[in-house]
Amino acid sequence: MPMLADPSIKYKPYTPLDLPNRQWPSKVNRSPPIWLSTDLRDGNQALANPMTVAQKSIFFDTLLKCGFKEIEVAYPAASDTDFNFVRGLIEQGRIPDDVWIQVLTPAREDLIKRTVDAVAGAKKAIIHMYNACCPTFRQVVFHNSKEDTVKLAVKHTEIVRKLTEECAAKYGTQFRYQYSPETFSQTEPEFALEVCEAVKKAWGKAGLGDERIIFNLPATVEIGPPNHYADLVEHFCRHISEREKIIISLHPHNDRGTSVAAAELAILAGADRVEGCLFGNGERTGNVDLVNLALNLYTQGVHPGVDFSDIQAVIDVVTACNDLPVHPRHPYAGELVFTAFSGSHQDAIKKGFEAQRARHQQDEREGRNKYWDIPYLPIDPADLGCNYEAVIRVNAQSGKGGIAYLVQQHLGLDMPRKMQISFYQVVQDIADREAREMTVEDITTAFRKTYHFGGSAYEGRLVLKSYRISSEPAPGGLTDESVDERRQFDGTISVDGVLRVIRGDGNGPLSALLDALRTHLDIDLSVREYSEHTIGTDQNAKAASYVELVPQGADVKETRQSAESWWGVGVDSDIAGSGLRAVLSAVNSAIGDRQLPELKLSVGFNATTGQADVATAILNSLQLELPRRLQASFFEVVQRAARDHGGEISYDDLVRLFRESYGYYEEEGRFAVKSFKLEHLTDSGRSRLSGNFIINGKAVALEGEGSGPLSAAVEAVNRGLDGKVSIREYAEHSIGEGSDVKAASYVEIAYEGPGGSPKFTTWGVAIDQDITASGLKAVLAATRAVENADRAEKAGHQ
Ligand SMILES: CC(=O)SCCNC(=O)CCNC(=O)[C@H](O)C(C)(C)COP(=O)(O)OP(=O)(O)OC[C@H]1O[C@@H](n2cnc3c(N)ncnc32)[C@H](O)[C@@H]1OP(=O)(O)O
Ligand SMILES: CC(C)C(=O)C(=O)O
Repeated sequence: MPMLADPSIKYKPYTPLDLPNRQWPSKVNRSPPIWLSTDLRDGNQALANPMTVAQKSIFFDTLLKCGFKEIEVAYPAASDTDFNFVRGLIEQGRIPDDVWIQVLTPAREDLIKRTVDAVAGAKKAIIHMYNACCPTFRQVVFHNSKEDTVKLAVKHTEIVRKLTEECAAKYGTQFRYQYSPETFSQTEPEFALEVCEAVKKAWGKAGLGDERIIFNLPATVEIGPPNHYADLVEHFCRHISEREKIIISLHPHNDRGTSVAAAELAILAGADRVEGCLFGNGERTGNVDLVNLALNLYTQGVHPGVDFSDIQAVIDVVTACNDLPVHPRHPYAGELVFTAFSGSHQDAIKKGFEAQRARHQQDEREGRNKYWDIPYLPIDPADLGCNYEAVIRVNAQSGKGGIAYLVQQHLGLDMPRKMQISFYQVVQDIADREAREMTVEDITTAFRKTYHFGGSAYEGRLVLKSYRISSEPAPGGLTDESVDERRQFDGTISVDGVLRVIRGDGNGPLSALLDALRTHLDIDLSVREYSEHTIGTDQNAKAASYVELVPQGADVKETRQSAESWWGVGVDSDIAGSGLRAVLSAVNSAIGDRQLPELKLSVGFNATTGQADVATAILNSLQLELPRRLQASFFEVVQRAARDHGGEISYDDLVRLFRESYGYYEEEGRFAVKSFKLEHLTDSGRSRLSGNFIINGKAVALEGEGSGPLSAAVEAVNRGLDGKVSIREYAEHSIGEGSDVKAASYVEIAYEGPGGSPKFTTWGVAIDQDITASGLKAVLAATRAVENADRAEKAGHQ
């Protein structure tokens, strides 16, 4: 059947009330009403499978936990389940002293009796009686005149009075009486007043405070707009006699979907109390939603007197007991209500959080309230025990702001705007391709993969293993200190799994690295944009750097604007380290799977990059990361050897040459520490070293003093020499990981003969599990050339 072209032939509109000078429209509510939860009665009676006693019990405890002080627990005459549930609460002492339980009964003597019996012995009970008063019910259901309707209410009020007085006398129960002119909002306003006046008179003992009679004015069926309900309530409040002896209660249903508005307006109209259900369960479209009403008040800065700070726990109980879901869009409680999928919402929320953080810091300093003001979020999800995880969710409708927000929340990285745009494209492509929501996991994984960020699983082809940044004055020497220094990058990177020693110069660490990549790997890029921020505070703070690289040739302005670019990110405890990592992150994207120049061992006289290639060969064969000056020194040795062999030297010969040149033998043999003792001399603060060593295959006992173990070893060596050795440079690093870790030490010593013969320097290299032993061994290895020189010098003098 089609909808009617003219529905007025079928449906009658509500009859507006002529209420001159109505007051409620200009009122503002700043205090919570009395709340009554009718979940266990009106909510329960609307369920296909009413709750079991066990479910009602859990629900009851949840209501107590939320802070409800008035709870309609049952329609005891309806079933043994309901009756027994009430008895159980009372007999097991489960009702706190400050809580009123309420029970509903129709205006029938036998059922009233059963109802009063149900609450006998409770501390505090409200007997709630109802009969419908509107014309349709009078005519159709009860076949009653107005007079009969009043009589029915009066007669049964008297019965309630008699039975409750007997019960109070016998069991000490404190009773209150609530009367509902059911279908109030469809009842003639004057007649509703007439029935209630008659009921009040029949009850005969309405007083102040706890003696007040409760007139509950239900919109049993919501038949008009909320302003109409407010008019009816204001009319009732204005005209009922002895207003101070009455609690006016609301009981809105939600047939038109405006029960919350109706309750809010009717509170402005003078009501004191609201009956409803959590999340709006109840007959048909439900009772008014108490959570919604309470949190509406909360967001106006008024504490509602009930607590939903763990709203999920409440949802869990309510959905389990009602066997009904809470709609994902349900105000405050739905799974999606703190979630923005759309780009412009996400952007505004992200900006809102950033601005609020700054505003709150200022408020804190200036002692002001830290007001919540976030676009699209009327309440702080945290106040309901929710986190911000769901605030932004990403699909094909999302924008860069939301994606950047999630990266910021989950990885602590605050991408620069242009990088956000770039990463947005990555996520958008996946979302479009897969036509589904992108989870936080999807996004963070895409981020890690795109930028080779966050651990070995995401490493790119180039990985920074170690580096050193040093500075030296610029050639030509500008005088201004801030500009006259160049930076050198010396580092080890893994290239497709092979370690390479690379080095480069630039006016900063990043350009020095880029220079090294250009020289050694033909990667020719330059920085277009760079930014950084800290992550965390105090000693745990880290630096995050973001870099945009463009092809080196693209340095004319227009070309640079349009050139293809690659973004990278790096995090490190050191700001230079984070920048270098960011460069490599971007470089990894830039090179894709392009072939990189392989390591060539070319050590001829004219090789421009030979020094690093030689160092790379030693690194890959011996795991030794030679200090830069040792690289230079060894390169000279290699060049001499290569010249003697027709300009070429094999890989194996190179390694052999290294061992012989620096006394480096992993196995015990030519240089060894057999035993040593290191004493700290408390008087002088110096160290004394004594021990048995093997130098160049000979057992030697040495003893000496110095500021530390190495200088003590040098002093010990000097005791046997006419000349003098001194340490010029020392470096060390670890090799391996965990319990297999070893120390590698590099010592450069200078020797000066007794007769002022030219000084020469020489290196020693050693490894050991013990860092001190490795340093000592390196000193001994370095002195191997000294003994002969000293002897020759001595002979020359004699
Ligand atoms: C708007 C509301 O939510 S009101 C509360 C509604 N909740 C419930 O009905 C749940 C519990 N109800 C029940 O278990 C049963 O209906 C009972 C036990 C109360 C009564 O059961 P029954 O005696 O079988 O009657 P039934 O369920 O058919 O109820 C209709 C009868 O009650 C009468 N009636 C309806 N409301 C009232 C009332 N408030 N006061 C007195 N009689 C009433 C009807 O006129 C009808 O009477 P009739 O049989 O003489 O025509
Ligand atoms: C008993 C009354 C208050 C009722 O539940 C209603 O009118 O909806």
